[in-house]
Amino acid sequence: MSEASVAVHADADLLAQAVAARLLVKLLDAQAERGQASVVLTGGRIAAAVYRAVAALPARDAVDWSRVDVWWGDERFLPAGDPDRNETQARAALLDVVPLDPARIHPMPASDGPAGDDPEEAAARYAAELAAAAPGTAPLPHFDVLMLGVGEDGHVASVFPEHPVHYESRPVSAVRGSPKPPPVRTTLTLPAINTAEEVWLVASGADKSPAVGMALAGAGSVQLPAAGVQGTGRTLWLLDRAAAADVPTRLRSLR
Ligand SMILES: O=C(O)[C@H](O)[C@@H](O)[C@H](O)[C@H](O)COP(=O)(O)O
Repeated sequence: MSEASVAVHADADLLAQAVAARLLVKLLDAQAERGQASVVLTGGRIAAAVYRAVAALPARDAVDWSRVDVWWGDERFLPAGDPDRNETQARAALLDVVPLDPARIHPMPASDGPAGDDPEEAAARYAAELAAAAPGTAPLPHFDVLMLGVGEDGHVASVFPEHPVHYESRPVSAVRGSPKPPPVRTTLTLPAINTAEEVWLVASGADKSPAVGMALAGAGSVQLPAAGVQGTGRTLWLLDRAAAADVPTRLRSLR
């Protein structure tokens, strides 16, 4: 279990640049330590800004991208190439720009793929792909860093408050009736997210501040998925000032 740290940046732009720089350092450290690195991506506006910022950093070339595994924490269950898929967004912003090994890019299944239009089947296939990359009989590979956005309602990945997926214990779940469109999704569940070495919750904007404040104060721990997230080594909240407005000053450990 890890204590959460909070870093506050002036605005969304600087936040994205700071997270991008951190991500490069984390990937470099993991490669120095383990010979390879793995990152779990998410969707949303701030995540896309981070991916663009990584692509724009000259230091990106210091990473050996051919030894980086890319996984997704959640996906909108749509046809391949749909602009609303998290995969499409990440590919356009970063994955198509850096020299990754295509075999190490692990998108969640699309609704027109071999899994067909059944999100439960898609979730089962992704669970199998994760297990195949895991050591021994473990269900999940090592994740060096797992990035999350935060919803106004405190959701992370596609784990929504008061939705059955919030209480799901299998590593990967289908989600129907998502309050955030599109309604059908697949997601890593909280127990799977919490196996990552580092979990980064990235949030920008005033509309996020109540959920962020509640999650960090522990007040919303039962209702808010964001409050139930922690990395095995580190849990890091990366915020802009507007999203941090309700975070008690004593918790702002990093700047
Ligand atoms: O696919 C998605 O929609 C997500 O993975 C979701 O969890 C997202 O990260 C948050 O809703 C924050 O999104 P914004 O940064 O756009 O507010």
